Amino acid sequence: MRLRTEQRQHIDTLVHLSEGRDVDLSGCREVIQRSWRRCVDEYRLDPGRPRSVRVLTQQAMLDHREPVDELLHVARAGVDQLFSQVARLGYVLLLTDRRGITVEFRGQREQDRALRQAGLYLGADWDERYAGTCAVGTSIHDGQAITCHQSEHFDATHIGLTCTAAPITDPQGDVMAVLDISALQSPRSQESQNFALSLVTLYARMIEDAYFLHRYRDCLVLRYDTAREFVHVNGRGLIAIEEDGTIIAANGLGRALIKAHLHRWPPWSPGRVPSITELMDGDISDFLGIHTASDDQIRAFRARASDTTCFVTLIEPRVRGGASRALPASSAPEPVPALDRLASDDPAMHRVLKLARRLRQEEVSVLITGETGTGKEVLARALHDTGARASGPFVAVNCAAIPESLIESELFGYLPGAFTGGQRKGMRGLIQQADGGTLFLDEIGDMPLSLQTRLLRVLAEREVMPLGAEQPVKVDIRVITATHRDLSQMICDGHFREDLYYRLNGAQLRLPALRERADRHYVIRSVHEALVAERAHAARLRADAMSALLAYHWPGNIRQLKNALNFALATVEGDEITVHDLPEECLVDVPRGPSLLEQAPSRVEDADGRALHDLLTQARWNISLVARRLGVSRPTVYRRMHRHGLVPPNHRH
Ligand SMILES: Nc1ncnc2c1ncn2[C@@H]1O[C@H](COP(=O)(O)OP(=O)(O)OP(=O)(O)O)[C@@H](O)[C@H]1O
Repeated sequence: MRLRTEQRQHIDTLVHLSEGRDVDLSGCREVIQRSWRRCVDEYRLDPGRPRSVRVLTQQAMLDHREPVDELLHVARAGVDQLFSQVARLGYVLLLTDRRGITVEFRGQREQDRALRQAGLYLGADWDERYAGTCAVGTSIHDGQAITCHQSEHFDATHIGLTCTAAPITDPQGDVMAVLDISALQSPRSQESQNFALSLVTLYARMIEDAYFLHRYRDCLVLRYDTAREFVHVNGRGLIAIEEDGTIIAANGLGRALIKAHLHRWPPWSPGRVPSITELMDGDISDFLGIHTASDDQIRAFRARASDTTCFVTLIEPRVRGGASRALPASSAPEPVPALDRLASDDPAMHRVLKLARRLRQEEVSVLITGETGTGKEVLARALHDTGARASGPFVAVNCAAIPESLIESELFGYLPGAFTGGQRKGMRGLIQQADGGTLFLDEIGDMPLSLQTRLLRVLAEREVMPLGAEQPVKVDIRVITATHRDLSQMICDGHFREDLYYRLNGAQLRLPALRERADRHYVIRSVHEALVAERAHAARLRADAMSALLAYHWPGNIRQLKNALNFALATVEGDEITVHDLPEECLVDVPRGPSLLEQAPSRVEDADGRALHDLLTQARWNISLVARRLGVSRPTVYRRMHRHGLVPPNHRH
């Protein structure tokens, strides 16, 4: 009852704030005020309409979990330790990815229902853009630890909770995950959570450092502290170096020291990082010889920038020569797991990924080409996830899947009453929804000419004009597009604007078809492993099945492979997938090339058309079956058939 009254008062305060009325916020902390304003002004959250908690499906949660799997593995001991300390005080523990999706959870079983309702659950979405001011979302936005206590939450649904979160950053200083402890009940005063804040901050740093040591386990790492007694137990500074003193990476404290150094002695070339002997007063042999210098294997050095003494110890690499670099100024490619795992040893994919690594931090528009199902969207998402806009939204739009009459309103949005049939309140278009992040336009070749002109304007002016609006709205988006069509040909035919093409094609990444890839074995294995991870029942791939999969020519590429393996996993009875468990189409050794085309009376000009034709003939022109195999809708298959001039035999008069 008390909560209801409080919720009403809370809602009133925020509604007044959103209406621009005078509200007394004197008791409200700055950091919370700023977030409330973001919720109202930027995310357009309506405080008068509390939102139910959003919990992702198991599959969607696993998709978020995958990129932080390695971190979760390293963090597990720390997570368990922290939980064992706070559980008896009524706290639960959440670990979210950098978007605020809960990917690890520890809580009391007996409170399961109440916790789920409160969003303290695996898969719960604590993104500030959706959940409003909250510890996880706000700490991601601000990049610092924060307590969000009771009515400091924006959404009235959450004002019973107290939550304290600290970001976990990677060696570049970017938020990688967030550690949070939350309780359903707590004392009134926000100060009661100060201890929770210190504890979570401490554990977040320990996890960060454990991840650093794990990631640079093959390098020389200097561990230092200003107290000699603490170096071995809790040396707070970590710097990974090469044997010549080049700095490869540093943790938060190390980066702060480098920053202070660069502030005092600015680099003469962009991105240049000082060597360890510039940072600290000593020869490289002094650092490499620390172990023999004293009984406790610690040696004192002066940090030049701060003029303080650092007590340093040296952690030897587990394996020599495998240094992985994190700071610039290095020539070896930096590991980018989200991109690296897309291929093994295929030369075409190597070229694509090498370029993708360079492009990911740039604002340049990228056009991804390749047959259907080759992973264009997967690559676009990896570019987004590993780039500077990773904390912003990734909005994917399939231009072929939206009916032509709706593309305009979906993309550009509209004001109330802009057209009959629209929502009463109007709608924020997908372009605006991508603000601060990436807009991925799949099947860009299917965009009608009239809209191409409007899109060009968005790209040139960086503003969007919703239907019915008089004033354009500024948008900050990076655009990635994809197509399996030949846009140059479409330009010649007058179906695609040349100026738009040049805007979109800042760089082009061409994904090879699965049948062309030298690393097919790796792709099959990784798709199989990913599917097995989603199921309770695992079945391994027997050699005969693998060899059939390797031999098949995959007109639907990785999507078709995924569907085939899904089928096999769903229908297999034992714990082994044999060749007999695969869908029939994978066993047909269809001849490739001109002979097949000669049989086809239809006009099939490009590789994609040929691939679709193959698939249609194998499926005996059963469109539903082809749609299922390609993972697209029937209308999409018909549209593609129409585009390639493919006509079913019984329709050829
Ligand atoms: N490297 C990969 N590992 C595992 N699964 C993948 C990989 N690449 C693509 N997939 C899967 O294959 C399917 C098709 O991928 P995606 O949608 O990215 O292809 P696309 O080229 O964009 O297709 P379309 O032509 O329909 O636009 C998806 O289910 C995706 O998860």
